[in-house]
Amino acid sequence: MIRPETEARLGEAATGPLLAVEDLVVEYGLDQPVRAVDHVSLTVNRGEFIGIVGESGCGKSTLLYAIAKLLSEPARIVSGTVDFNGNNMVELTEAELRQIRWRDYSVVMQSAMNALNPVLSIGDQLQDAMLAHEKVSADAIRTRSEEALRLVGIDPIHLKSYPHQLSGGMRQRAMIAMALVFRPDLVIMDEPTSALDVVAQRSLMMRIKQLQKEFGFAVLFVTHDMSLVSHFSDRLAIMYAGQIVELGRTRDVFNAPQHPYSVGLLQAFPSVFGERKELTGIPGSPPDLRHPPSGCRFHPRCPQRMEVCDDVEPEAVTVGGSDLVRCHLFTGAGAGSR
Ligand SMILES: Nc1ncnc2c1ncn2[C@@H]1O[C@H](COP(=O)(O)OP(=O)(O)OP(=O)(O)O)[C@@H](O)[C@H]1O
Repeated sequence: MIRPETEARLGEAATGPLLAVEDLVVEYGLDQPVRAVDHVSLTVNRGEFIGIVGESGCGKSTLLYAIAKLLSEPARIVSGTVDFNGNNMVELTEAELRQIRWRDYSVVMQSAMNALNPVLSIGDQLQDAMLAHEKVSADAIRTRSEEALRLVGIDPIHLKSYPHQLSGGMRQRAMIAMALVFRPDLVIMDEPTSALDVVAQRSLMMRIKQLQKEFGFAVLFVTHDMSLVSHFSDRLAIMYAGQIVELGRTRDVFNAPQHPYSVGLLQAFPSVFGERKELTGIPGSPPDLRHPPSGCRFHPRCPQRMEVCDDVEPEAVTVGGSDLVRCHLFTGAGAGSR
């Protein structure tokens, strides 16, 4: 059942997206910089679940951490805006970010073991998170901490436990409890279930989805698991070499991928919706982002390469049901050049 305050929040959707990333560029280093995020634009609506997939090193995590403003040296945001709830995150100071991080948006990382403090009990960590934002009585802290653990299926007895005393699945759940304690509008998740076995992974994803429906928060979710995104995400962004090459409704992208890279990526996984077919990979490997190829980043590996692809970078265009596709097959620039 959706709570009234959630309904009210969802009702605001008409006023615009919750998160709007515009032309974001992120680089690592100054000499021969690695451009890990290259002119990425993306919107996330309230209550929406967006999956981000792509081969290792294509910039998925960098994009998430840039949005969350958690990048550290040598990474830097070179240009672009990240509008979240009316704030341009790129320009907020650390003190301003501390005000909204955890309360309005939160981040769940791949390994809770790295994110949780090993020398504090789960209860103490929840307490610290709450006290950082609000003056809360000891009783309220206890009640809210117990509720937070129950929400993610952990017995509140574990408020006394230290991270090493919990299983991997429980630690990830504890991380999610912490991420949800203030009922944020956006939860950013970087492969939160990848360290878990398949059964624990499914059960945690089901729980995240239930909580998302109940509280109405939006999710930005990076994963390598196509099966997970196919079941849980509303829209899917496919990244290649620092760029989003295709973005659309998950079902549309799975049923009719437009970009040749999306086609190759989906053919590398067993079909989730369609009939059984032989799996093929994508020949070659992703480019070195210090020296990306000219023109379309994917042209050296593309089975549908045209002359124009070697030199001219494709603009993002809307095709059919997709929100955007970055490929000359659809820009019109390649007409007659094959
Ligand atoms: N600290 C760093 N210094 C220099 N380059 C980096 C650094 N961290 C990441 N990169 C580069 O940035 C690019 C994007 O990395 P990122 O971790 O965002 O990719 P990813 O798609 O999340 O990969 P994975 O799926 O393996 O986690 C890669 O080419 C990587 O080599």
